[in-house]
Amino acid sequence: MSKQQKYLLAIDQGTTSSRAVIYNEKLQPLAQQGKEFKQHFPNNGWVEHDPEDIWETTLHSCREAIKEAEIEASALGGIGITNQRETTLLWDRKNGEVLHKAIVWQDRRTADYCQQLKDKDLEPFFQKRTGLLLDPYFSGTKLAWLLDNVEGARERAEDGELCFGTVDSYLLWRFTKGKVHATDASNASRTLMMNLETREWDGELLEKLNIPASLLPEIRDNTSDFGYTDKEWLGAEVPICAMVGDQQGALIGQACIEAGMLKSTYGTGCFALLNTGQDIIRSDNRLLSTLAYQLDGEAYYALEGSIFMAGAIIQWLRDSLGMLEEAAESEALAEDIGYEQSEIMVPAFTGLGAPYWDPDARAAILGMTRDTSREHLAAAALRSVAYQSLDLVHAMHNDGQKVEALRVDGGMTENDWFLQALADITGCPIERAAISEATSFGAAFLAGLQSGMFKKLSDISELHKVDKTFKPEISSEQRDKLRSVWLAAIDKVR
Ligand SMILES: Nc1ncnc2c1ncn2[C@@H]1O[C@H](COP(=O)(O)OP(=O)(O)O)[C@@H](O)[C@H]1O
Ligand SMILES: O=P(O)(O)OC[C@H](O)CO
Repeated sequence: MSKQQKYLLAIDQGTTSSRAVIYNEKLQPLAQQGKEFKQHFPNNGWVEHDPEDIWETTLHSCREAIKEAEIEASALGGIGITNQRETTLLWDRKNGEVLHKAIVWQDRRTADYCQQLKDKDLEPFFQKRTGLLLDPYFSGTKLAWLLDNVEGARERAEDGELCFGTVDSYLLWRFTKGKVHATDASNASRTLMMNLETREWDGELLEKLNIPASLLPEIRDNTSDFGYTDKEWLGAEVPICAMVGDQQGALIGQACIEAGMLKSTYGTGCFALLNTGQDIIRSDNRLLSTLAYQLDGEAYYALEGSIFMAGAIIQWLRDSLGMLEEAAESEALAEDIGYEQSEIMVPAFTGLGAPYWDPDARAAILGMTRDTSREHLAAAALRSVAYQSLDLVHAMHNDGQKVEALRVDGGMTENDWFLQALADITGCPIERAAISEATSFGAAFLAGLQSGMFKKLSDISELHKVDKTFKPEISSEQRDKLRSVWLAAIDKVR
């Protein structure tokens, strides 16, 4: 990296939008651009993205951010890519043509296939090898579905003509014009195909899922020389220095780099990751063991609780019920609704994630009366995210992990009322990060680590700042009472 190359570009390709942020050497954001794209729901429980939308919105955001920062792409010392995880793509190795829309992490189409594998008693095997469970959430069964349902795909895959990738790999392929087919260990750990201990593709897992190895990208460290963007895209060849799954990106962006530190990101879904250091902690409470980050070949792990609906519930109030113009209005609406409210929402719109893993559960609002108003529904919606977080904290406690505080980020954390409810209901102090984009902050930091702008992982601790802490204000008796009502509601939807 030359002296002139003093900026970093972080690309955050998320579920609902693609974003690009330019950072300076002190990791201060100089420019930020983003673009939403269409969600496709072609069937009950199916969610797809058009790969061209993923690419176009990403490229557009990068170009606009570079313009806004008033720099040339040649001044970029490196790019860090962070992305929605598990979302599955399949394309032609020669011409890059995609065979199908991307199957999104939220998509439930492989629920029956997962059940068939469970009926063969294979879940303990998958769990041991991958740290994951047999749920449609992960990429492996989505890829198997593509091979079985797209005409000719299996034959072409067996002939070595096709490439599989999660969004990181796909963007890398597009940016390098097909020169590099690689992924990073954090993204690979979400596929059901990577052995969590060796961090290599596992032949036995591939055999059980009937997936040809020739499809798979090379697995690398999170920081690596991933290749250069073709000049056509940004006007200069820029090195891609880091790739990381978005939740692992936020773990780094929140400086949770010591065992025992936890971050929880509230975007479309909510993902709580507890750093467990170099040990793989095996959950007895249906949490996931996953790769946190891999640097210089050394792996660090996390225990993860994944919730499928968080900010997406507020989107539902806004877009499907027309109850809000903007997500932010939910805060003023909920403001006067106390814990005596009788309404309780279980947001199992796409089944339930951790710790229930029930793809067939469906959402409900219980305890409504003639007095139930928009205000009550907004409060019940926001509190439902806090109750789901409480389930995760409990599961972590039961796995012997002490949760001292939650470092939070993501779109929903702009809502102070929600964060106070989160503190009350979980009983944990909630620390909101000063930068709302912890995900891209983490990706940019990793890119800076690879390009030499930063020296060591622990440099992130000095860069991370807390904006505000929310402390629990209700008694533990009241918390226990609220939890028992929540658990009764969960029982009703299962
Ligand atoms: N003030 C708010 N209160 C509650 N939810 C909000 C607020 N602002 C944004 N959200 C929710 O946060 C989500 C967007 O967060 P973001 O971190 O951008 O998500 P993603 O990375 O998954 O696309 C949306 O689902 C939106 O409904
Ligand atoms: O796009 P997000 O921020 O909702 O993140 C999605 C997760 O990576 C899914 O595992």
